[in-house]
Amino acid sequence: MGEPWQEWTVDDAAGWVRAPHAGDDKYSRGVLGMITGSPDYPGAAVLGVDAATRTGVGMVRYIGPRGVRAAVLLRRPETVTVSGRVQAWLIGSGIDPGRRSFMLQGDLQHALASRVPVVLDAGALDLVGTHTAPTVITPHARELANLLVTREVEVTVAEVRADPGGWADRAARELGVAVLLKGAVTHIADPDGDRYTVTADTHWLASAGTGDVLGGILGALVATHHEELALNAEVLTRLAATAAWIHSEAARRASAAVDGGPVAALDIAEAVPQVIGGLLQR
Ligand SMILES: NC(=O)C1=CN([C@@H]2O[C@H](COP(=O)(O)OP(=O)(O)OC[C@H]3O[C@@H](n4cnc5c(N)ncnc54)[C@H](O)[C@@H]3O)[C@@H](O)[C@H]2O)[C@@H](O)CC1
Ligand SMILES: Nc1ncnc2c1ncn2[C@@H]1O[C@H](COP(=O)(O)OP(=O)(O)O)[C@@H](O)[C@H]1O
Repeated sequence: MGEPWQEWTVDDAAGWVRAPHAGDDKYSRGVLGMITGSPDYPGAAVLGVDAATRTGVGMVRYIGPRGVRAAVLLRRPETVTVSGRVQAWLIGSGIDPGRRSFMLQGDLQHALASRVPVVLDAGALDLVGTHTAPTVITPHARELANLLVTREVEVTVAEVRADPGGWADRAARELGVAVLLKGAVTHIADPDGDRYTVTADTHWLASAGTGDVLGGILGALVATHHEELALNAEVLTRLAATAAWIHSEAARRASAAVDGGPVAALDIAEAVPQVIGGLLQR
């Protein structure tokens, strides 16, 4: 039996954000490599890069098709678009798993061979188990059901929705990775039985692209904690819970700023620095 589900709190999250110190440089703070977006979904790359940058990473290296690179650079000119050393990868948001180009497949192989921690989202979820690096996957209910079916676990989307905690837990054990199952309540589980929930403060979050923003926040947290992760891969679960908490709080603040009105994915990314600032002050 695993631990009972624990709701991740502001105090929990505060322990997992770090400010740079005098001895830091952009490399020591963490470099996040991102293989996201595609000609069909360039926005997913823009949203993820924007969110990662605003979470406070040393550098984002974006690897992707020329047109998507241009869109990313228009929004975030500080992004580096040449290959090089990275300390964590975020892979898959805005990628269609059925339409991976030869070049993309090469980039994926290179990334997964590097053994640094990996966040697998959306169109890269099928790659779970093809590498040995510490991994967290970030599916929604349909993606988790699909993934489990390909691993010969019979389950429907309705069943995952009816028992998200049970299925997040089962998936973590079956797949041997940390699982962040998205929803109004996000469930985070790992194979060792750690289990956390983050209950969203606003349901305006249920809109296109907010998951891509979450991926960017999580990727940045993983990159900035690369040293701790090298010593203890279990930290990944707590970083995932922290990312979900920051995401929920950023959405709450963005909505509060418009009197409880709607928020779009980019509004959430824009609210992230204030959330991080608040956590650092605790
Ligand atoms: N601006 C952009 O470029 C955006 C790109 N996106 C990317 O678009 C790709 C496809 O993502 P989608 O998940 O929308 O599409 P999918 O093709 O995975 O899912 C579409 C189907 O899944 C169902 N579904 C979607 N979310 C579900 C949930 N939470 N629970 C149960 N069923 C659900 C829908 O009813 C629909 O029938 C991903 O790579 C994603 O990263 C999206 O994030 C939207 C924004
Ligand atoms: N009803 C809801 N209330 C609050 N948050 C939700 C709700 N539905 C989804 N979310 C959150 O919104 C985000 C949606 O992500 P995802 O399904 O990947 O969408 P997309 O692919 O469009 O980015 C997740 O963080 C999820 O936890």
